[in-house]
Amino acid sequence: MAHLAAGLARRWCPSSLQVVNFPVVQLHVSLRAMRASHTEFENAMNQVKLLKKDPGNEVKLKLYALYKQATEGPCNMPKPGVFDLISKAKWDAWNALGSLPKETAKQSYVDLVSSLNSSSKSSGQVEPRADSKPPGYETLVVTSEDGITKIMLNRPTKKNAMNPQMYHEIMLALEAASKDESSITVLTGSGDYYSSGNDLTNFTDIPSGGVQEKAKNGAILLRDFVGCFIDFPKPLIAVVNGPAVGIAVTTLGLFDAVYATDRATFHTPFSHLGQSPEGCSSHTFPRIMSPSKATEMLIFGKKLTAREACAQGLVTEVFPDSTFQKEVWTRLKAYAKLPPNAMRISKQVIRNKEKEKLHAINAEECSVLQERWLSDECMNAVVNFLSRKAKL
Ligand SMILES: CCCC/C=C/CC(=O)SCCNC(=O)CCNC(=O)[C@H](O)C(C)(C)COP(=O)(O)OP(=O)(O)OC[C@H]1O[C@@H](n2cnc3c(N)ncnc32)[C@H](O)[C@@H]1OP(=O)(O)O
Repeated sequence: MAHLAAGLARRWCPSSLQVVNFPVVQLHVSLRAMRASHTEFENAMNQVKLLKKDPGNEVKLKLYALYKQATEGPCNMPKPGVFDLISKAKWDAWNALGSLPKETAKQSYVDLVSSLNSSSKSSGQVEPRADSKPPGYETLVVTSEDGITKIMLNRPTKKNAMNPQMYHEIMLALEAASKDESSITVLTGSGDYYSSGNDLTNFTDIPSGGVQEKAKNGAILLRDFVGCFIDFPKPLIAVVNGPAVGIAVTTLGLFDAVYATDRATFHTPFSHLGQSPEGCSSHTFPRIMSPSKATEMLIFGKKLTAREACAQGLVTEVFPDSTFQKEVWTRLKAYAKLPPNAMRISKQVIRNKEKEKLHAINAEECSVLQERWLSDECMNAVVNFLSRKAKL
């Protein structure tokens, strides 16, 4: 392993940032948006070179892989021979990122470097041990045991509202889960909520490009995020431990099973918020529950109880809250013992025929939402929410 470390030390950090010639773009604002993330990425590259101590092989491989994914996209190198350990380790790390979008890889690279920097600052300049585990997620708790990878949303004080970091981390966690040893993947929440959906403070930090750039970046993020659920290859189960709002509800239509406590409720107040359906719900909800039931949820914002959501087909089964966790995890552990390839291939047979259509629907929903986010109806709704406590 020592020569692997030496080899990585020599070659893990790309010697220079490849000059990426952005195509001439018509929209000035989108060029600035790309430069903004490009600048952050460049800064992160420089920060890595300034790290006082080697962050450890696993972190270096992660940085290498994210750098390659961000600059070149999915792994395009031929697989090295088994005896070329260094190249093979790097190839494996890059290849493990699969089809992770360049923008997501770029953001994840920036987040990882900033966490390396903050961990060295917050620990009073105590550098991470050479063999320390790579930094985990900040908004999730991800565990893997009994053949199940569990991704738990972990912002309970904010009802597990999804901020940009959580969106990125969920995408990273799903990408990792799609390639790990587990046979099924579970998404659930910590605390009393599954998730209250999009973090409405996301609308407050306006970049230099203004609200148009904000809306454009949000649409890109949403499209990548929902795309990860469309493409996820293993059985994906939602364990809805409490109320769910907005995108936390609509993406349930892309899961393979949804188990809910009888405390859970399902609310998509899109019209109230001046917004419109996402998560492919404009297609999946009419198909799952009938057009009129979908209208009641997506247009009129009717909140469903768990039993109503089950009756309408959005939830697979409802359990008494007192026995929910025990019953659901007993069942999931039994499912996880089934032959993983058969489960994965069966999911493909069931889901593949709709994939392209779902990606097209996702793109259309994101394009409509990008405009909705610029509307007075949306701005007013967000301001009302954020100022509601001031009125109390
Ligand atoms: C880029 C991708 C965009 C994808 C777009 C998706 C569309 C959607 O997801 S639309 C749905 C957006 N979500 C909401 O509208 C829910 C807003 N939250 C609420 O209505 C309430 O918080 C609640 C009904 C979920 C809970 O009410 P409760 O009185 O029990 O608790 P609170 O005191 O309100 O909440 C505790 C704490 O958490 C903060 N918080 C909760 N949800 C959100 C949220 N979605 N965004 C931001 N902050 C949220 C709340 O402000 C409180 O914070 P403080 O303790 O600091 O006041």
